[in-house]
Formats: sequence, C-alpha cells, structure tokens
Amino acid sequence: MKIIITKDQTEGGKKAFEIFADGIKHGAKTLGLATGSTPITLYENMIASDLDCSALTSINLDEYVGLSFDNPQSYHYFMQKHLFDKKPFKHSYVPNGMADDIQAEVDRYNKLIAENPIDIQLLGIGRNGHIAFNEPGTSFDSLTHEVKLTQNTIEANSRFFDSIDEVPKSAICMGIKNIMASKKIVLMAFGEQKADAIKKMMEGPITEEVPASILQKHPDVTVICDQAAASKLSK
Ligand SMILES: N[C@@H]1[C@@H](O)[C@H](O)[C@@H](COP(=O)(O)O)O[C@@H]1O
Repeated sequence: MKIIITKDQTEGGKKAFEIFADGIKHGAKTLGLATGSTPITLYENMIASDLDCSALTSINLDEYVGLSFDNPQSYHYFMQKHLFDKKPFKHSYVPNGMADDIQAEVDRYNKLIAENPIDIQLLGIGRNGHIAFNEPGTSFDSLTHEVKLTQNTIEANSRFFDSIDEVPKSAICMGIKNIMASKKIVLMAFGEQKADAIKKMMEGPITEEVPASILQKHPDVTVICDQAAASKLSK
C-alpha cells in the first residue's frame, strides 16, 4: 500500500484529485464514489477543475435503506449536492434504498458493477475499520448486500441527523469482493479518530474483524491521510 501524508484535508483533496484526474486522462471510464465528510475536498477540487466527466460512469458504494432521494441525509442527496449538480456524469448510480424489493435492488446493483468494471474506487474508512458499510465480521467474499448497521456506526453517523433515532438501521452496500475487484483504490482518512483504523488496516493482521485490512492484498491502493490519522503507524 502506498501512503501519502498531507498537512490537512484540503491538501488531501488536492492529492486525491490529481490521482483521479491522471487516471481519467489515461482512460478510466468508471469511478466508484463514496460519501461522508472525508471525500468532500476531493469533490470540491473536481468541481473547481475543467475535468470533463460527461462521458464517465459513477457507481456509489452505498445508501441507507428507507431514505428517499430528497431526504438531505440520503446518499443520493449528498452526491447531487456535493458533486453531480455541478459536475454531471453520463450515468450515475447509487443504490435505491426505497426499493420495495431490496433483494432485487441488490441483484440489479451487482449486475451493474459487473457490466461497468470500476477503474478507480474511492473509499473512506469508519472508526471501526469498515469500508462503505461493510461492518466488522463481513465476509471478504461478499457482494452487494443489505447490511444491518452496528451501534458504533449508528452513533458515529448520528452527527448528521437531528437525533440518533432517525439514523436508519440498515443500508444497501457494495460488498468487499466488489470493492477488491476495482483496478485502483484511493482511500482517504483525516483526523485522529481514524488513527486506530488506519493502523489496523495497514499494519494489523488481515481479518474480517477489520474489513479494511483486506486492502493489504490489493495490488494498487493509495492511502491519503493527514498526520493525525497516520499518527499511530509504526513505520
Ligand atoms: N458509509 C459511510 C462510509 O462510506 C464512510 O467512509 C464512513 C466515514 O465517514 P466520514 O468520512 O464522515 O468520516 O461513514 C459512513 O459509514
């Protein structure tokens, strides 16, 4: 795994943008995108640039079950607001958390990923080492699935909601096998609350108890983090 340590999230966003822009220049057609506070500086750089995304496809990692597209806490809404309204793609896919038949939606999403292999996958990381919503204990062989969120994640994400009771209890999420199939992965992490997860991901054993640790086996991963997130690394 390659690591780039930046001064702060602003500089991290610039570095991530350089990697995405270079990948697109060299033929990347499908981007795997992520939500959360972490990727916002990357999206700001994309919007401010003259990067043309109109021929590209984007596939998002996950979506809460039960939140409509116009709910400000939904990942559909987040992506529209932080990227797609200002930088439209040819096709942008986010799981439909309002689907009547969740299993049919899961199957549709897996087919979509198979038909559009992801060239560059963007990831954040949860404090417990989750990637997307793949919580500790998720099989490394998982494909897109419905996930029951852990109390840890519900609490961490409650900062975006008026109250913790409003945080959905489950999500539709790309599986670890889908993520590992992408050609290139860029994982961003900022702040000391991510330091334990970054250490376990990079230096700990590869275990389903730390979903991000599987990235040690991927041939092309770049981790972009600030000093605080990197502070527990021994090397
Ligand atoms: N499903 C998302 C993840 O994709 C994200 O990486 C994580 C960290 O969020 P943040 O970037 O706000 O710290 O939160 C959520 O659980």
